[in-house]
Amino acid sequence: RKLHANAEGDSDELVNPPKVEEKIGAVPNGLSTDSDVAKREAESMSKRSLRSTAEKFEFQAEVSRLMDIIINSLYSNKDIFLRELISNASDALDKIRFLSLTDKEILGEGDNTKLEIQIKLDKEKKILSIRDRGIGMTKEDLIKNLGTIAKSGTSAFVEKMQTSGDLNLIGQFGVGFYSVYLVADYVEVISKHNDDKQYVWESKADGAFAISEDTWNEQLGRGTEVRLHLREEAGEYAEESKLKELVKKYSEFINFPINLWASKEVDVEVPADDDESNDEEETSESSSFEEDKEDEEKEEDEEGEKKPKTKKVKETTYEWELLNDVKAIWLRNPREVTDEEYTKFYHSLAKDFSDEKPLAWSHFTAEGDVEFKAVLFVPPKAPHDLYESYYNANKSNLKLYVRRVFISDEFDELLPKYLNFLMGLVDSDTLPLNVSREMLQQHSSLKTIKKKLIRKALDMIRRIAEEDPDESNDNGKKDDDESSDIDEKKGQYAKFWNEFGKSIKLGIIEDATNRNRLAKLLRFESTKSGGKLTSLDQYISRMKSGQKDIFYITGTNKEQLEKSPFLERLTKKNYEVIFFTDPVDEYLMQYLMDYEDKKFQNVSKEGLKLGKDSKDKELKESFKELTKWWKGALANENVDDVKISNRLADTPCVVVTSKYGWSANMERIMQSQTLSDANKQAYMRGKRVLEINPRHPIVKELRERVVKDPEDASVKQTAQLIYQTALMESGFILSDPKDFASRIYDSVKTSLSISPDAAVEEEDDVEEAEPAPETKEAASSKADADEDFETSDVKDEL
Ligand SMILES: Nc1ncnc2c1ncn2[C@@H]1O[C@H](COP(=O)(O)OP(=O)(O)OP(=O)(O)O)[C@@H](O)[C@H]1O
Repeated sequence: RKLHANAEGDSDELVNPPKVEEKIGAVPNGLSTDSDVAKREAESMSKRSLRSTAEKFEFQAEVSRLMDIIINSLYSNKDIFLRELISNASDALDKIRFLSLTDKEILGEGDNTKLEIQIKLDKEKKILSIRDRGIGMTKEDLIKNLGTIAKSGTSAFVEKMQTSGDLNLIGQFGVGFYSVYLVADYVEVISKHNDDKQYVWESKADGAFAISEDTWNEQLGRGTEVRLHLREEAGEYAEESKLKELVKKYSEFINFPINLWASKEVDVEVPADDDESNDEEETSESSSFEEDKEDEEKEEDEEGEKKPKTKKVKETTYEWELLNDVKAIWLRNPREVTDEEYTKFYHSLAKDFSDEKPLAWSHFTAEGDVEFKAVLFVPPKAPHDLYESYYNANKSNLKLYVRRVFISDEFDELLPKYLNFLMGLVDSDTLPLNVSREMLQQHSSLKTIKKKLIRKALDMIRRIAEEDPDESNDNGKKDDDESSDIDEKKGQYAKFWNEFGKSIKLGIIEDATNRNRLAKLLRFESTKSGGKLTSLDQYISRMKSGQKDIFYITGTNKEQLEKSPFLERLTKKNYEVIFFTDPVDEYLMQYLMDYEDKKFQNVSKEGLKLGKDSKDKELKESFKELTKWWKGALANENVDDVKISNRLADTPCVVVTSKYGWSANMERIMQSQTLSDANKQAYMRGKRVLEINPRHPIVKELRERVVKDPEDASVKQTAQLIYQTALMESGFILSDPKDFASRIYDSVKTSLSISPDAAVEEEDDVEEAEPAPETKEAASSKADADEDFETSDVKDEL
């Protein structure tokens, strides 16, 4: 938001600037903006006041909070600012290089064509500058990118900071620039974009920033220079050695040369006057005989001609020193790249500078019609926003290069959404270089690349499991010398699963071609997993002989499911049942119909087969009267049938749903969705079947009573109560809890031998519920006064 505008040529792209009082700038207003004045001002900037002639803006509130946190942070690792700036510079260079593929002119000529990063120090003034010849920013870009438009990551990062205090993650939230305020209290960003003039952005992180047309600095040609006026306590960053160390540490995978304007002590020969040269000779005599001898030889060589005497003095000269060797790790032979190099490469790609290693990587070359090299990583942790707007966001983490030129990291076509958690890059020689991004997006090779990437990614994930000793059945039976490697791999798949399991499930839902491969990666707990994760293959290996189906149950948590009546007989008969407790599992199981020729059976739904019971027919016959009667009694309850159950042991009844309708758990999930459609709910709600346990005394007694007198009201009442209890125990939400409660109380009355008609005792001093006619007005005016409470409806009721 623009605060104040008084610069010449004030542009009108910012609509309705509110005229607010000047907030910043110690220098009085009204100075002209000619270059002399600007220059003078620039010189007096050591006073650290923003240029008075600039346009002033307020930071967006979240950005301001973020800056406050950074500037007051006690975080000790302040080094991170440099890697963030270099990373921004590199991004800007990537952008201009990409544009230059289709428009050569864009790079300009001379030095402008050099795609590099330069770092310069002014030790005296404690100014550190990082300059790039990247795309640069227009005035509007500066306003938007550096302060007025908060990115989605801003508030997420502020929140994260409040809990963890770990600033290291700043780059991952897309707000890395602001880390400059860890080391500087005043920052200038000078930028020149091809489409605009050169501008200076400046701020002291006090809630506001200023922008002026740059008429006093050296013209950049194109690109951006970030000038940090270092804080007193950040003096170490005014040391070349420190900067060299940091660039080596953090920026070794930057694909552009990083040059430091480095000082060098050199010996120079200068004419010496006689006295001094004598001194010199004396010292050299005493210090180095060899050197002296050489000098003599030299003089002899030159045929006795006496040269004017000179002396050597140390002088400081400056020259650009290249700090990185631009190496593309993916072009190297995988056998020659060390684990440590892959880890570092991952950290730089992911902007994740924690100590954690990636969970896995895959580096390969694809040959044939479409050639490409790729490196894929499974990060150790899911990013904070992985499943936020999953279906709308364009969030691929794969960088696409064509013949080593960075093209884009927003290429949706390379990986399906469910694999968006992978990091890495693809460099293809087959794709054309000089076409627009849109053309590239339609290139037929992309399909082949995608297919191969998915295969490789799934293989890589499978390997995490294969190498994890916790995953195999013969835990820890390996040689001693392998043990350290094994320790490292231990528990890795569970870690993967906790972070990215949902992605695998989404994959099963979305990717029919790879469904089986993905199903192999599925993990869950079950009645036999002993609190650990288990797989479908392991489940199958434990199946009972003759068992045809894979049994599962869905619900909110394992503890509840373990007690479910649906498991009673299955557990007794030693069948294993999978627990699915994530809401996404309900959707998952609509797509995962079978695995290795085994069908999935939800044990709370119709169709459960556990082998024939010889008494089945007999039981059915002997309970016929009861089931028929009960079906009739439940006619208004959306109950399709009443049947003899084959899944119960200790519970009298359960309510199961039809095979293709929603389970009770799904009904609950749908009801909790605010925007769910009530019509669809009614349509999708599974038909219910009440299943009764013919061996249970309650059911047996009920049969007796029904046979005796099908019209007995108390029997009807009891049957209804049993049904409602069964509904609840089967995971349904009761539509009329009040009705259920009053039935329970009636039954309690009976068991306490209280008369069904016993009334509740009246209170002695109950106030009149309805005010007497004459006090009605007074009552309503009292309600008027009660601000928190009043609504017209309530008033009406009063
Ligand atoms: N050197 C630069 N050249 C051109 N644009 C830049 C430069 N530095 C920053 N920007 C612009 O400012 C924006 C904000 O930078 P910031 O570092 O806060 O976030 P980011 O670069 O998007 O994410 P990250 O922190 O992960 O690098 C960038 O997206 C970019 O548009």
